[in-house]
Amino acid sequence: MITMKDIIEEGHPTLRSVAEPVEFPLSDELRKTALEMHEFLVNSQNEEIAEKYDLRPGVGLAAPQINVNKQIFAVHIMEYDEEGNEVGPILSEIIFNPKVISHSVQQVALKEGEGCLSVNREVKGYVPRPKRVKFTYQDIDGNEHTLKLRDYEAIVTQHELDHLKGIFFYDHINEENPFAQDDNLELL
Ligand SMILES: Cc1nc(NNC(=O)[C@H](CC2CCCC2)CN(O)CO)c(F)c(N2CCN3CCOC[C@@H]3C2)n1
Ligand code: NI
Repeated sequence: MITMKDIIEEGHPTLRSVAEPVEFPLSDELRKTALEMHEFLVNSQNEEIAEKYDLRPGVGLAAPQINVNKQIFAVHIMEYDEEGNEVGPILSEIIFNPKVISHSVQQVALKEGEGCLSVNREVKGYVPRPKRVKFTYQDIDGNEHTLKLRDYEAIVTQHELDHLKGIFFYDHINEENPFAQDDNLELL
C-alpha cells in the first residue's frame, strides 16, 4: 500500500518534469501502481486507516508524486449528507492520458486556497483555475472517455493535470497580491 514515505516532495526533479504517455495494455506493475494510487485516497479519507498509517488526507494523487513519471492520476471525491455520512462517489476514477479539449474563460478558486501532498508547507493565496473543463482520458482498460467538470471537481482535476506537466498549485498564485480578485474569479 502507498503511504506518505512513497510521496516525493518539492525539490525532487520528477515533480518539475513532463510525464510520459501510458501504453495500453498496462503492464501488471503499472496496473497495480494505479490501483494503489486510488486505494491511497480511499485510505486517506478513512479516519481509522489514515490515523493508523499516518496518512495526510487527499482527494487526488498524480503518478509523478510517487516518482512514476507517467500520465496517470487518481481522484476520489465523495458526497456527504448533512450528518457527514458518505452518500456516494461524485468522482472516483483513475485517469490515464488525459487531454484537455476546452475550458471556460471564467475562473474559480477555493476560498481556503490549495495544498499539496508533495508540498510540506502552507502557501497562502487563491489558485485561479478555469471554472469548467472538458477533457478526454483512458480508463484502466484503455477505453476512451470524455468528461466535463465544473467547480470543485474541475479544481481537483486541474490540480492533478498540472502535476503531469510539472506545475505546482502555487505557480498560479498572484505574487504581488496572493488574494487578488477580479470579476472573472469566483471563490468557492
Ligand atoms: C481540497 C481538499 N484537499 C485535500 N487534501 N489535498 C489534496 O487532496 C491534494 C489535491 C487537492 C488540493 C486542492 C485541489 C486538489 C493532493 N495533491 O497534492 C494531489 O496532487 C483534502 F484532503 C480534502 N478533503 C475534503 C474531503 N474530505 C473527505 C473526508 O476525508 C478527508 C477529505 C479532506 N480536500
Ligand atoms: Ni498536489
